Amino acid sequence: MTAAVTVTGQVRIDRRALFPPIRLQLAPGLWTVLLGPSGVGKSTLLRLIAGLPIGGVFAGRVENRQPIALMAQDPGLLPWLTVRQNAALGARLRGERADAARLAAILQRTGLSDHAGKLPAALSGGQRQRVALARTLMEDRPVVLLDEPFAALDARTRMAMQDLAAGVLAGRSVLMVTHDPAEAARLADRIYLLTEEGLTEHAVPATSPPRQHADPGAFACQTALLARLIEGAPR
Ligand SMILES: Nc1ncnc2c1ncn2[C@@H]1O[C@H](COP(=O)(O)OP(=O)(O)OP(=O)(O)O)[C@@H](O)[C@H]1O
Repeated sequence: MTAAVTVTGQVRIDRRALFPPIRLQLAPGLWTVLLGPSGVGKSTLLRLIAGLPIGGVFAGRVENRQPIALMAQDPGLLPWLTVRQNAALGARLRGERADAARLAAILQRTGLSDHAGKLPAALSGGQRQRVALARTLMEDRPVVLLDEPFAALDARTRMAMQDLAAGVLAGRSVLMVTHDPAEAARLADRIYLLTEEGLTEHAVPATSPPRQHADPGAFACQTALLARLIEGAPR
């Protein structure tokens, strides 16, 4: 199976390597989830794949680049645009008219229909994150990069958004960065840990995502991941 995207190489910041040379492959049509300590370079990897500038020097290559949608850590909403306009920003920037039916459906599924006319300043942090997710879902791209997309959400909304994203992005090649082992265990087809020692793969549950939070395999995976993250070193 040809990978949707492959990143091979290394990033240096101020001449210091963030991590040893790695090879990260995104499985086509599946969810790849990346975890690792703060500052190790996870967002930098997403930016590399998206073709955006990074804070350091990349020695390597990104193969099979395809049209990509990126949901960055910062929701990046334009404060003078309404929720509806922010969600449809991609089309607006391309000088196109957003698909009104699709926009309405995505606002409804992200629980934003009642807030569609509000400005970002009138929203909670979690609602802003949902607008950013809606904007990402509006972009109909084969590769989707999500940088801690559900971090500011309460437990119930987080689970609903995870299920929504899994449904709407089914068949896309997704790379999601998260600090939450439970989220990784629920959503991942592949799990990788990035540390200062490099990239290692972690076993996923036998069931298909999205998994129930009480799925025994997902729970075991979550516990094992947490142990590895606390340990800080690949086994
Ligand atoms: N524009 C920049 N200029 C200089 N250094 C940068 C820049 N962007 C990131 N860095 C540095 O690169 C390193 C990796 O940052 P990155 O944001 O990729 O980490 P991360 O693993 O995503 O962290 P977190 O989990 O905290 O989001 C950090 O040491 C950070 O300070």
